[in-house]
Amino acid sequence: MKNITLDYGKALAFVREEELSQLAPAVKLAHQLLHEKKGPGQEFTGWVEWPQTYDRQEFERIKNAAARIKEQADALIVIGIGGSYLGARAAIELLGHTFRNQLKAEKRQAPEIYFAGNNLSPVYLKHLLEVLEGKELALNVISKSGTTTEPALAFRFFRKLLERKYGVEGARERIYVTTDRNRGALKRLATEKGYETFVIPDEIGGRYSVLTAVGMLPIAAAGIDIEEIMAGAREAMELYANQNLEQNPAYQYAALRNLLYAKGKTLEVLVSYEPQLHSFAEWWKQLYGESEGKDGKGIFPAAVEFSTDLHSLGQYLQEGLRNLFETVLMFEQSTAELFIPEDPDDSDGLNFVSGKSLDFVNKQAFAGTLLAHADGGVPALVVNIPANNPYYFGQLVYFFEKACGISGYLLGVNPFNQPGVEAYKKNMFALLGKPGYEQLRQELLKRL
Ligand SMILES: O=P(O)(O)OC[C@H]1O[C@H](O)[C@H](O)[C@@H](O)[C@@H]1O
Repeated sequence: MKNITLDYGKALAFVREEELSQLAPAVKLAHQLLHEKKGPGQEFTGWVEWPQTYDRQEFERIKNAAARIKEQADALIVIGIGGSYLGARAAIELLGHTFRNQLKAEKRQAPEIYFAGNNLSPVYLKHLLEVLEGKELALNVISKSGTTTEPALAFRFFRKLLERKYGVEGARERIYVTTDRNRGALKRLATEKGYETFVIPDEIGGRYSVLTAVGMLPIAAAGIDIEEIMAGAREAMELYANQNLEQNPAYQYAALRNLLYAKGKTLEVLVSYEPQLHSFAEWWKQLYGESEGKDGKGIFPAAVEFSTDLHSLGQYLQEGLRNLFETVLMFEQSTAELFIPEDPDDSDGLNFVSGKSLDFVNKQAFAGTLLAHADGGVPALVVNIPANNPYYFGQLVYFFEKACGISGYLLGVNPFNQPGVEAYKKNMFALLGKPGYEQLRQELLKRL
């Protein structure tokens, strides 16, 4: 079976092979810190072995719950924010139909899926409630802390809706809770109400949790083969446990981005040529942004979709400030084959590509852009993915997680905490009048 590969040929005008080799000892040290659980944040490194150690019984329960959801519901509402929804959304969008919610139910063979609790917009919630009218519903609420405001608020709305629609008993059968084993308001509520619960392990932080019940339940409910995802992740776990930098593309990626960062490339743009990767990029942004952006350091993770954004941000990428590099996600094979029809009149002047597949044209856009951007002073790392399927999704997730842990250690930060996220929350609570925040409220009101 083929594996994911990393091509950094188009970065070699900016970093030399020797510079990469010189990082090998530092990478080895980072590897040891991570694997021996001796580095900063070591209590949150359970994801490293997870593809092998995950709870098989719970996994079966996830599959059963997913089967029940498919029977119960026309639509599944997935409530969560950050690490508690981005991974599931990434998988469902990448591995499913681009327009899955609009497909006929027989074709989809699984419920429509809607995400909630990832913003505070009343418009979003109102519109979602309108779309759900008349549909049979099930709900998966996901929160590790069990106290995050956005999902907790959304859950209050939807719990009431389900209780109105199905009664308290009926709602209980349609509400699935994924949270901490013991702690948090959500856990308490689930116990009190008797909801079926799934566990987010203590030793796995939100942004590294897609391969736990956090991602697996909604992904399975969407009709995606989660065994295959775990098989891909397991393979990746073996592949990327190799300490040897020359043989480990995940470690090369970690090392190269640190080398580029040291040369002033402080912004990394994740590039894709497949709209299905949109939410994957969102997942990746959280993974790297929260893991590395601290202590006044870190690469800013951004994302673009080509060729769409070549007609907007393309200008900046080609000729703007030279503080960026690109990481391109490329599927070797597209899941759809479409050939460009012949037109005898050639009135649109496109016969030079007739008979060619659209995927071929997309790949020429990729090749052309890669060269143009290299000429424009933008280094590129290319992550080649053999195919778009659950197996390689599992591999890709683990590739980026492993690289992120190593990259954070190379940068000299704790890649497993996110202390900075609390600042806005405190202010918001104070402004909302949450008990315990009275003094801060007074201070803030003076400043507004
Ligand atoms: O799963 P939860 O505890 O609700 O957290 C959801 C998200 O919100 C927080 O503010 C963190 O910054 C994220 O790392 C986390 O993934």
